[in-house]
Amino acid sequence: MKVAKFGGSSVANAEQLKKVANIIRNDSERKAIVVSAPGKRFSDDTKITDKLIEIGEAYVENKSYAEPLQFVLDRFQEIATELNISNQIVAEVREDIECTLQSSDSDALKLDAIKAVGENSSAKVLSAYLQSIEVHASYLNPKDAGIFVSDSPGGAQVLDESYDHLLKIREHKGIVVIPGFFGYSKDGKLITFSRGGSDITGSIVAAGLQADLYENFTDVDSVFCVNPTIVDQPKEITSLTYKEMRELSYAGFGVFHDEALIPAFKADIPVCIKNTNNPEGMGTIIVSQKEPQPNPVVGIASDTGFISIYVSKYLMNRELGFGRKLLTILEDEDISFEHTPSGIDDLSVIIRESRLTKEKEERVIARIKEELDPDTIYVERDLALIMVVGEGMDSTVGLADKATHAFTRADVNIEMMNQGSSEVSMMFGIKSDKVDAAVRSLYQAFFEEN
Ligand SMILES: Nc1ncnc2c1ncn2[C@@H]1O[C@H](COP(=O)(O)OP(=O)(O)O)[C@@H](O)[C@H]1O
Ligand SMILES: N[C@@H](CC(=O)OP(=O)(O)O)C(=O)O
Repeated sequence: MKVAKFGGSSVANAEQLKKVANIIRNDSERKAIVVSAPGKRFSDDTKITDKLIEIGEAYVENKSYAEPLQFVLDRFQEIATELNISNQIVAEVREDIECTLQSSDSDALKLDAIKAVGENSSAKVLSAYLQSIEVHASYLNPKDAGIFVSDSPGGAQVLDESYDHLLKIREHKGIVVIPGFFGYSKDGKLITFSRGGSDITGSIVAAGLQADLYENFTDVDSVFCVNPTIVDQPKEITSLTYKEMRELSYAGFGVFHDEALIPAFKADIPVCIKNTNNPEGMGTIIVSQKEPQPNPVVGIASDTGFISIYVSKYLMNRELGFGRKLLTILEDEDISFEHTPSGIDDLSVIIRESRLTKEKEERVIARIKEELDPDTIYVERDLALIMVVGEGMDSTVGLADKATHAFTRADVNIEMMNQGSSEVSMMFGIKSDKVDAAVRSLYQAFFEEN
């Protein structure tokens, strides 16, 4: 039994949805289908989810949301017409949106419910289309599927009891089509996962059904060893371990949500990334263990938008509790951190810029000054992190040397370096404007000069 998730690019229009239906029809093992909201049809198109967010935000700010609403309705109308299914769906989308906006829920809950309209409608469209071509399929709402999550809008975490509920889907007749990206809190409120979260739903459903395989269909033939928008036609990765993929997706491989690996990993279900436009291709398989590879490095991921809070104080190493106190100040402000490279008398905390508002930054800096009395404190902006990842790295000599040569060749200054304790990764912090040049040079060093 397989669970297949189709991302936004796979359900972006009628043509793509027909490919999806063919894939479903071609393998009777595909029991549960998870779908995203219609995504981009071309590079500067807009995702339905982004338009839904515009609607929600305009409503909250008392502005007109007529334009984004019309955009969403037109997209579903076009899809319904081209698939030759009832355009009842368009009326339902409008009603879903209007009912949500008029509800007495908080703005955060309203925004989550609006965001979810894309996935919900997409699942209804696909199941109606499958039925129209005589495939035995039905739409299943996450509440009826039993996907229960924490009460944290925009950042849901699945509750363990969901897995027992989901197991019952095995007894459903025919194929079930479940919208991705959201679940329900115990008091019945719709809560979404973080952006890109349909991958998470797919993994949860696969774990719940105790599937043999979780297939994640997207618009590329495989996971590449670097982001294909930075390096043209990079090498494909045929197999990866969960650990490697988690590090790579966390560090910027947008092809698969980093939180989506955990449910599949815990249930030991292999994950296969495949292309809706080329379903016969091998794709990339993610498993718990793989054969040792000649190249110890499997991929290089990068992401921008980080800042570093640098703190130094003479004899910091002797001051018991310095690090704890610093991190407590961040915790009090509800700021999570990514890394903490340290020296004898200094410590940096790397944070995603999006987590630190101007007001929070001022409070944090003032408290560090007052409570920790540092010699120096400053905030460095526009940082990018690059992660070089591979299970074989712990037993290979000279990798850091190779990496630093690559940075030198690209004329990129390394602001910080950190070898993950697991030795599955090496992290480098550099200025954001140099990130593409650095990644290209690292790609050359690790994948072209071997
Ligand atoms: N290392 C990588 N390998 C493959 N694709 C990547 C990688 N890094 C970033 N991507 C991007 O991820 C995209 C697919 O993810 P996404 O847009 O979320 O797809 P979907 O619409 O199927 O959810 C690809 O089109 C590609 O540009
Ligand atoms: N539609 C949601 C969830 C999702 O997973 O989308 P996609 O499969 O297009 O990444 C988003 O845009 O965040």
